[in-house]
Amino acid sequence: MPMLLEDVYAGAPTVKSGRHITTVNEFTDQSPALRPEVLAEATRRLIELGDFEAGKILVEEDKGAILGSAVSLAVGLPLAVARWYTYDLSGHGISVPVDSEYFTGTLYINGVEPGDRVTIVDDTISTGGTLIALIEAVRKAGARVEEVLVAVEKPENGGRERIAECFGIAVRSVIRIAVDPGTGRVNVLG
Ligand SMILES: O=P(O)(O)OC[C@H]1O[C@H](OP(=O)(O)OP(=O)(O)O)[C@H](O)[C@@H]1O
Ligand SMILES: Nc1ncnc2[nH]cnc12
Repeated sequence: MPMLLEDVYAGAPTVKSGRHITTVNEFTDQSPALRPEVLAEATRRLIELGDFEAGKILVEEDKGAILGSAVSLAVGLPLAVARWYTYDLSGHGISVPVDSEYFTGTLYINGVEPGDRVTIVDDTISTGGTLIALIEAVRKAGARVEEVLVAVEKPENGGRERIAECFGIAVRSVIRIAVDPGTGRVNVLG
């Protein structure tokens, strides 16, 4: 079976924004437009990593929500989305600070209730900042994180280690990549 996700990253251009180099690719940026077979493959491979004994999936907008929607449909679990803005409904929503590779700000989660068991899904883990914020938000909501599943991991930025240290959770990832700061090329790691 062809491994489309690896092909997407191996051929992806990169851009420099400030101190960071990021890939611009079909899977996370829809540039070029995301082929359904790429999303289907990423979804299938991510689902193979998970147990899905939780009752709900939580993602962060907007990149994670595309993958999260496909996973939600495939496994038949409801989808909660953390957003970068609040709905300002009194008594609703949990806010947490987030400090990620590219952004610092506040995330707001909705739709996670006390007692929920949650599978967190994201497209990418780099520093782990986004996932740390999501895990903290789930706990703040009185719910429990059962598993954390990501499609793409940038191991050099230590996200997995931070999450293991802070929460004792082992992140599961489909593929691992490194962006070479010299050439700007993406290496898909073995
Ligand atoms: O491990 P981290 O350092 O937190 O990086 C990973 C996060 O970065 C990307 O989101 P981005 O910041 O591009 O935001 P978006 O999904 O809201 O577009 C990606 O979707 C992850 O959520
Ligand atoms: N799409 C992406 N490519 C490379 N690094 C990232 N870090 C967060 N998102 C990323």
